[in-house]
Amino acid sequence: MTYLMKYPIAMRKVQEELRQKVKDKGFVKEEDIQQLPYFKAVIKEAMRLQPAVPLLVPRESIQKCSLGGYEIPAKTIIHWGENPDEFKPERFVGKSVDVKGSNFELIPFGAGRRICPGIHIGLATVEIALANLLYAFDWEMPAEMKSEDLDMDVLPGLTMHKKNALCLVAINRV
Ligand code: HEM
Repeated sequence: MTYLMKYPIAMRKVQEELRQKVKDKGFVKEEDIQQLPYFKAVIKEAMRLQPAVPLLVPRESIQKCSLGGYEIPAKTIIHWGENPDEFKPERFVGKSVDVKGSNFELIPFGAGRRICPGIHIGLATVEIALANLLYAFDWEMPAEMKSEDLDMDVLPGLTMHKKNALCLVAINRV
């Protein structure tokens, strides 16, 4: 949600897609989510930039090395992709990359025999909650808040938490 507030074009696109597909049904259901390629891409892009479990991705280089002609210092966190720090869901649209452990560039649930066993319930919960918030409400920052006040700071821990809560004004649309 924080990224969508920071990138209003992505917010507009994802809400348009949701409202066009779900129409006036009043609630986004799990089966609707499969018909929402841009929304799916938003989830992947958020998981690429801010994985919920910090130890796996992003990775940190353990020693100085050279990669594709670039010198990478030790202890550098690496985000991949074109304009890697930018929130750009389009990078996943029309691509077969998913989060289920077979595409190693995106493994927010891990991969292999220790892959998260809660992957399906975890993903469905995040998707249903976010989809309904975006479908049913428009979101604005409180009057005194500016775009540059939005921050991505996280608190370290077993899972990542936002350091500063995101407080927004919800405007009902259904
Ligand atoms: C969006 C939500 C979630 C994310 C991003 C997530 C992510 C992860 C990651 C990255 C791992 C480490 C995998 C590895 O070591 O390769 C993991 C492990 C695990 N997760 Fe999740 N998880 C989520 C939700 C859940 C839920 C809802 C449950 C339980 C209902 C769950 C249960 C577990 C368990 C038991 C492990 C340890 C598996 C093992 O070490 O064999 N997770 N999760």
